[in-house]
Amino acid sequence: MATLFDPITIGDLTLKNRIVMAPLTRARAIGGGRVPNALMAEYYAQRASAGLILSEATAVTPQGVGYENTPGLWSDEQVEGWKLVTAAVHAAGGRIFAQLWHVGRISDPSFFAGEPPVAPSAIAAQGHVSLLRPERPYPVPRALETAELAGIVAAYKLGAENAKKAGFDGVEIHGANGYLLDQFLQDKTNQRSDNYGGSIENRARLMLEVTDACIEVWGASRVGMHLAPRRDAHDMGDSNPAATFGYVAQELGKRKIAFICAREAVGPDSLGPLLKEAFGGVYIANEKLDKAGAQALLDAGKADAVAFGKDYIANPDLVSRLQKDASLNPWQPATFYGATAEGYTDYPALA
Ligand SMILES: C=C(C(=O)O)c1ccccc1
Repeated sequence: MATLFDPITIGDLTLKNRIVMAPLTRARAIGGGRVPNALMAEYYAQRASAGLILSEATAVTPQGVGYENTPGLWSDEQVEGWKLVTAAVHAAGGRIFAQLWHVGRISDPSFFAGEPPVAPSAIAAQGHVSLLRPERPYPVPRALETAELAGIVAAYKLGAENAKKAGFDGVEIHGANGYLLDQFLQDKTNQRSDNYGGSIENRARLMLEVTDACIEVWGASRVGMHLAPRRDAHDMGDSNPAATFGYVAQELGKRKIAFICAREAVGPDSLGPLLKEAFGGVYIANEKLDKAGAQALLDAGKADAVAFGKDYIANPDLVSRLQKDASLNPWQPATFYGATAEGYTDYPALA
């Protein structure tokens, strides 16, 4: 039975262990232009002992931005910034995929000169844009025209091409957590009447067109997908999640992409096993797990690798600590999102 510390082949890559650094928004691409910097390179390199790093969510177009100081991957300057990160991670022996992102309706007109954000339908999310102060409710988004969707796919393709130029080892498509592709997928947020709305096949169309575009750039073995079948973020919902997410997993399995990563592996009504079986490929569980819980998922065949989030924020040497059953640094929420090294690159490694 594989342990967390055993290698695993994902696509055409053999990863040194099954411990993945989950995508973690940290809002340190400061200074305007959403360009990664040397501090970010240091942060990621500190965590290069992970079998695979999934980068923080990174917008593929200015239209896909929803938070201050989160990075982009649409400009040459951003590519140059990400080269610092990938070079540092590779020099430290790590592997890193870029998570390609478009927030859709989870944004604010202040990012678009007063214009509303875009979405599949003009349905506002309940709640407010996190990290923006003063807090203000999500606006009613503008429903994208059918003719605009090819441009969305092209933006993801450019992001995938720029990720390759920047030295990443692959891309993960952010299809989760109530962002644009998830908004198209689930019927609470997608009430379109064109061939991107209505049936499950139609609602999954944009996600799969983006997947195909990324496969054109990278080959299927370097493309992953992040999914959120639990529907617990940003006011999401679907009338038949098992059918909806089962269809997506099956289609991704037909494409033989490298992995699916999802927060859906534990709990009595978890869709994780259904997803994993329908997909047939490597399934990375992204849960609030400790070492025992993560190993138990591997032992039960419910996951092939496990992604750690907040524990990776606070423990750059998480792999070593888990291996030694050493204590973990507690995380400091007050510095999760900020501009400085405090709570970012200053968490101590084991002596
Ligand atoms: C990209 C995010 C996600 O996937 O939830 C995110 C964005 C802002 C804060 C926390 C998380």
